[in-house]
Amino acid sequence: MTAPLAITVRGLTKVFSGRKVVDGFDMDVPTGAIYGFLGPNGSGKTTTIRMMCGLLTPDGGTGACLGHDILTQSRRIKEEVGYMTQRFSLYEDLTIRENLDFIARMYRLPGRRSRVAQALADLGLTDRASQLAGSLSGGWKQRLALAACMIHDPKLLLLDEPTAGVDPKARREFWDEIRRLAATGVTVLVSTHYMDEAIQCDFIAYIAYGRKLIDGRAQDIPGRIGLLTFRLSGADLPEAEARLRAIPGLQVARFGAVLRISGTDRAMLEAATAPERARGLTVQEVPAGLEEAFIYLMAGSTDNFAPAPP
Ligand SMILES: Nc1ncnc2c1ncn2[C@@H]1O[C@H](COP(=O)(O)OP(=O)(O)OP(=O)(O)O)[C@@H](O)[C@H]1O
Repeated sequence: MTAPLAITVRGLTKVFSGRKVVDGFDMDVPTGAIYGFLGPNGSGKTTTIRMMCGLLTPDGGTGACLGHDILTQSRRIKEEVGYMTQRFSLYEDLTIRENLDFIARMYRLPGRRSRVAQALADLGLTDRASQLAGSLSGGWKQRLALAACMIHDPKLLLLDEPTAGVDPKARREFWDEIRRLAATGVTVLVSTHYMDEAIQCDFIAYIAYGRKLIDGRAQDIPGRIGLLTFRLSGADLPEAEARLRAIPGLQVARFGAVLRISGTDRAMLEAATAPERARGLTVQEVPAGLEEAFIYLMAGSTDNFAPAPP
């Protein structure tokens, strides 16, 4: 049985100042999926996500989000969406409890006090509820922001580069929490430039110039791009690395005593590695990894603030 869809959209299009910034976008998002939107600056990720959730009216296209029509029922959708932006958007000069209480009031939540108490307990912040939000560390601020945008039990969570500027431990904990929410059926859309956020996603859509270039299960992406990876090991790796890095169109990554070189042209990879093989290095074809695929995608596109190609 296939999972029910949280979102399904067809042909979404948006024009700003006579320029098509999203062009004929189709997508199905399964309930409980973590869906990552990757792409260069200005490629249309945020605009697409906002249209998919009824937060912005498209100029063309149709769709449903959480069973509501994105064109006519955006108000219903908004009630079921939690939105966490990059910047900490709570009040630094209110306490942790006051911040949560304020948000709960805004949503006119019934049983406000107990909801706030529950959110504090879930966060492990009951003892520090009277501390000013501004005095929390970056990781704790982020947890508080997540608790605030989940206080009305939304079914859909939008995250915009959620772990930018957060240390690795807090980042891991944050993603553990997101996974826990997804397992309860919350659908999560993530817009990001960061590799370590992208690899947390179940599905990936890669967008450039307002068009979806590729989309699917994260583990299928390397194969879908047709990315090939050769692994090199042996003596004189730095010399091999310098030589291979000078070849345009090759992606070279060093992992300790191993070099991994990737590209989509087998003949080119073989020609590039032949001299290293002849020098006695071991050269082996291995499956391309997710990180390699993402680096490849990101490296292949320029900043989309530039005029779109014809
Ligand atoms: N309200 C608006 N009015 C006019 N142009 C806009 C508006 N919102 C976005 N744009 C333009 O649409 C294009 C797509 O923007 P969008 O924010 O969707 O891209 P993005 O991929 O999310 O970028 P980033 O990664 O930088 O957040 C950009 O060229 C942007 O300048």
